[in-house]
Amino acid sequence: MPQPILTAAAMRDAETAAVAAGTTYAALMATAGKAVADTAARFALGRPILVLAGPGNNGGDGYVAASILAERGHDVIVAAHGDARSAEAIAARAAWQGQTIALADAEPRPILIDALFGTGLSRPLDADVATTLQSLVDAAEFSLAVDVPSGVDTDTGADLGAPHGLTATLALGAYKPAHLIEPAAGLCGHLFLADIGVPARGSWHVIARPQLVPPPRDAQKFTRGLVVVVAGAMPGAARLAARAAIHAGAGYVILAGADAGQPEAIVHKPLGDPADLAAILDDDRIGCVLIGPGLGRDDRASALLDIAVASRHPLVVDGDALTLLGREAPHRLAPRADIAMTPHAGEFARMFASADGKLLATLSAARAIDGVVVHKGPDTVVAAPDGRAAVQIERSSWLSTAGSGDTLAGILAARRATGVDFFGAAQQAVWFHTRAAKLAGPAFVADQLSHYLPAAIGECL
Ligand SMILES: NC(=O)C1=CN([C@@H]2O[C@H](COP(=O)(O)OP(=O)(O)OC[C@H]3O[C@@H](n4cnc5c(N)ncnc54)[C@H](O)[C@@H]3O)[C@@H](O)[C@H]2O)[C@@H](O)CC1
Ligand SMILES: [K+]
Repeated sequence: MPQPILTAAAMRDAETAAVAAGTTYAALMATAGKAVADTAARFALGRPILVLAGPGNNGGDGYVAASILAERGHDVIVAAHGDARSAEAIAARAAWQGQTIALADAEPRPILIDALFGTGLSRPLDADVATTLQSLVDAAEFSLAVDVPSGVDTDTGADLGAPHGLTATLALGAYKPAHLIEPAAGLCGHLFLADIGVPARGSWHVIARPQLVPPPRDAQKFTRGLVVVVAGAMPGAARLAARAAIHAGAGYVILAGADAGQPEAIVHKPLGDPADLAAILDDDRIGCVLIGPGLGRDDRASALLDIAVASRHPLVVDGDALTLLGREAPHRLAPRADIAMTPHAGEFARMFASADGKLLATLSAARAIDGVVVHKGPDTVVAAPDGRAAVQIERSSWLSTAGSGDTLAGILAARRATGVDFFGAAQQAVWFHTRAAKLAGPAFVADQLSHYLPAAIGECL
């Protein structure tokens, strides 16, 4: 099972269910605090520890961790902020027998545990708290956030005054959107996940390594998946997409409107009049059509888009086609079923509102087009119209290079053509894309990415 992603409210519900099933909040906090202590101890190597403990249960976890670390012989001071409020946090604070100072009086120590605020943060950090926290993080040699960095919005990933430069974050019980969605994800540092004995389930999860099987014994090129990539004003982008498609497991790739060059296996079909596309698409063997990379934004491009949308095949809409659709996307795509789109942030903003953070905005876009939306970025979100979502956890910042998106669109078309539904195909595509980037090494050119796709696929068989 892929790791679930829970909102703050869903995590509270999961905890409530665990308590109803027989555990107690105090036991959960004891488990969470021990996980924090174990992680901090791994990196402390005997150096003095400062625990910042806030007023809520996040602070409670901090007090529990402080007590465990002190019992194990570590030199620990707690800097408290606000009075403990919940019964468990009050008990955890009362059980702490070491030195407690006010946050404002805290001096830097090499090991810092940030347990000021967790999923209960309800407004931006006060400026003085944010400044103190940042200076303590800056001065520490190792800093660990408990559950989430203090000062991020758990559900949207917005930065509400969190420190920059934390070494690590220990997610408790389950990942939250803030661990995966920018800018909060970038503030977490290394991400660890602690099992605190709370069964977590939901319709959102992180993108996991795909599990594939080789083509069946009786496979032939058309049953493996026939992809048609539509080229336009800048055929290089469509070439990249077609090459990605044929390296990502499609059995047959047609590039309509441009010569692919290499590899020769890609079949070139000329497109004189846009109506030629309708003739090419009149083929029941087609498993997926991709339109958009380098399509252009003129009347011819718009006519090609209309023909692709009117076709009966699964359709990936990317690049210029998204800009052509703009705010009309839900309306123009309304006649379609079986569709996916792959916008980057700019294209997304031209089509949809972006309130409520990337995850919720992408889910609402998926509902609006009744299709799968792959909202690209370092924190790629894949959303389905039925409310399922999957978020990228593996990263490669080298993917920020020209042609990278065209490659992703080609991989997606290939995976859909192999028979996987768009929600699954999109997760596979995002995983293969990042994995190929890692295999390609630093500073690759997008043209090279495709060559690493077979190896990435090989890791999933
Ligand atoms: N609920 C549970 O059973 C468990 C919760 N756990 C921990 O509990 C955390 C959530 O605890 P809470 O819901 O108590 O929330 P927090 O510990 O995040 O803190 C909420 C408290 O801070 C106050 N507050 C919110 N924003 C503030 C701001 N900007 N400035 C000043 N005060 C502010 C709130 O009024 C509230 O009193 C999790 O992140 C996790 O660390 C763990 O102990 C595991 C068990
Ligand atoms: K925290």
